[in-house]
Amino acid sequence: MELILEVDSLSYSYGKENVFENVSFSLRSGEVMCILGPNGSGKSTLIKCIAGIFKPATGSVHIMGENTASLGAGKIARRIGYVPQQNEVVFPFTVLDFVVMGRTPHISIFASPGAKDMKIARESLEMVGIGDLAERTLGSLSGGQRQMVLIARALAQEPTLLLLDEPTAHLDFGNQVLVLEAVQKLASSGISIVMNTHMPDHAFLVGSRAAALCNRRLLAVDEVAAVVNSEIMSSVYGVNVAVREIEDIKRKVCVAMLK
Ligand SMILES: Nc1ncnc2c1ncn2[C@@H]1O[C@H](COP(=O)(O)OP(=O)(O)OP(=O)(O)O)[C@@H](O)[C@H]1O
Repeated sequence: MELILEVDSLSYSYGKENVFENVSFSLRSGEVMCILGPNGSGKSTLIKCIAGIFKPATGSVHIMGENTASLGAGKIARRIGYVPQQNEVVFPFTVLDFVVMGRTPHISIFASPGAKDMKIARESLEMVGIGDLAERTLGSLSGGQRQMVLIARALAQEPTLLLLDEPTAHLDFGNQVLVLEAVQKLASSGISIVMNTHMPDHAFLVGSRAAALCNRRLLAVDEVAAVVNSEIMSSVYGVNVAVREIEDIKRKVCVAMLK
């Protein structure tokens, strides 16, 4: 599998203190890296550094062998799709018009989206299972549908790497599962994915690997089972966590042990 992303010795600071330092990991095509960590540990900041939105204080991010620091915004946008945490600001666009905006990095500055761009936008909606919403307005959608639209817009960029910042936040159980199924499907189509999540179980469900960001550093980056275990999860979240295997489906789950 081709090496897609190399994050090397990254640190970032908003002021005097580093939010995180010495963060390193790599990702191959079709792999999903789940980034775990408590509130405020720097997961969103890390994703923004990878997306080229923030300039790290030290270290480098290479995408397909090229340093993002020397790639222009357009080239980064043709390789990396970024889905920020969902906010409630909704523009009066149709879903299709909004998703076709993801084609911007592929369209010359004086041109309008062409037939090919519209086709890719529609295919992106189909990929996340919401082709039937194309003509709806964004304001008429549920939170789960809106999250899928945001992912579809990033897919319209035809990215090699997709960055998802807590894509299941605020979604009900069923919509969380739909998002995870979309993540799984996109990864099996060859897209590499870095996904921030508050749910360690997501790593068991869709992760190729996991990383735990805590106390300004990556505590662990490894296969999921080596990161999502009782010792590391209890230490990261400061509560008692057990990991159990469900025999009949051969899958591990995280269980909070209340005092
Ligand atoms: N624009 C900003 N200016 C100053 N400090 C910031 C800014 N954005 C975030 N921070 C601080 O940086 C730290 C990391 O924030 P970040 O949002 O990256 O964490 P997170 O792990 O994504 O949090 P959460 O899980 O709550 O979304 C926090 O202490 C936060 O208060």
